[in-house]
Amino acid sequence: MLLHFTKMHGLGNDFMVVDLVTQRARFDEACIRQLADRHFGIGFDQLLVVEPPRDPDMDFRYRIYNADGSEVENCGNGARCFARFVCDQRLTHKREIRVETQGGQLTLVIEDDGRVRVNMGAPRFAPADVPFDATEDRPLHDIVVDGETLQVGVVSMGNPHAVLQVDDVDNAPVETLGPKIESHPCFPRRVNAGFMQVVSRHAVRLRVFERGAGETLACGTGACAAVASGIRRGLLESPVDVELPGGTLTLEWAGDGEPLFMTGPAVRVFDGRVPLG
Ligand SMILES: N[C@H](CCC[C@H](N)C(=O)O)C(=O)O
Repeated sequence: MLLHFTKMHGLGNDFMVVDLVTQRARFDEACIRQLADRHFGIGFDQLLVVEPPRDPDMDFRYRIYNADGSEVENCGNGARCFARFVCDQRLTHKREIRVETQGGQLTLVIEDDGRVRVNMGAPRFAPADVPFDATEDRPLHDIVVDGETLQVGVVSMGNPHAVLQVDDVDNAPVETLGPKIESHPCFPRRVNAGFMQVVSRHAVRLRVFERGAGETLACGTGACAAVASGIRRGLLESPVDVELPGGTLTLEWAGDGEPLFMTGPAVRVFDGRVPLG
């Protein structure tokens, strides 16, 4: 069968988006890895699969798979691209869209300027919610990597994040330290590793070595985790501009227990068809 798909990106974090409302297909881990391959496949950081909702109060369900084939709970840049996709495909006429993901429920608003504003829900810090092997919630936790003790902010945006503050993201050891944090034994489901440089109380620079995808040009949930950790540590004040290699997101958070809002672009690159099965 030929599967129709759309290639999209959010600040260079790129996606293959598939509508399984009007199509039928099944993806196993090996198939996703092959499709994700940037030489032998289509190439993407994540696969986004749009399905009818299971909860009647939701408009859609969307499932997220990393390039390594692992299914994950949330994807901030993907949520914006999902909203643009269902609107462009005429799967909905709404401009406020409620969607269920493995990590919870999101509300997305397509703004007049084409950007998408996402209610990402409330960041969570309890180790059990991340999950992270620790007994209590702290602004910073120690983890030991190659004999060196690192202090990281640990945050769940539905998916797990470790945020390491650095002096200069351009010189941060993302390629070498990123994978070691990603697979650190303290994170039983692995973790996304963020490297955050504080520029001012309302601006940070960020690079993210993503769980299951490696370093990406942008990570929406990573930006949320970095800002939540920074505000909690008294380093930042809402709103915060997060400059990622692929561009800038604006985030707003009123503090513990409150939802975090992310606003940014979503871009269609091309439509395609791929033989499957
Ligand atoms: N790699 C992430 C999923 C994609 C998140 C990222 N692309 C975003 O925009 O939030 C994880 O394994 O939790």
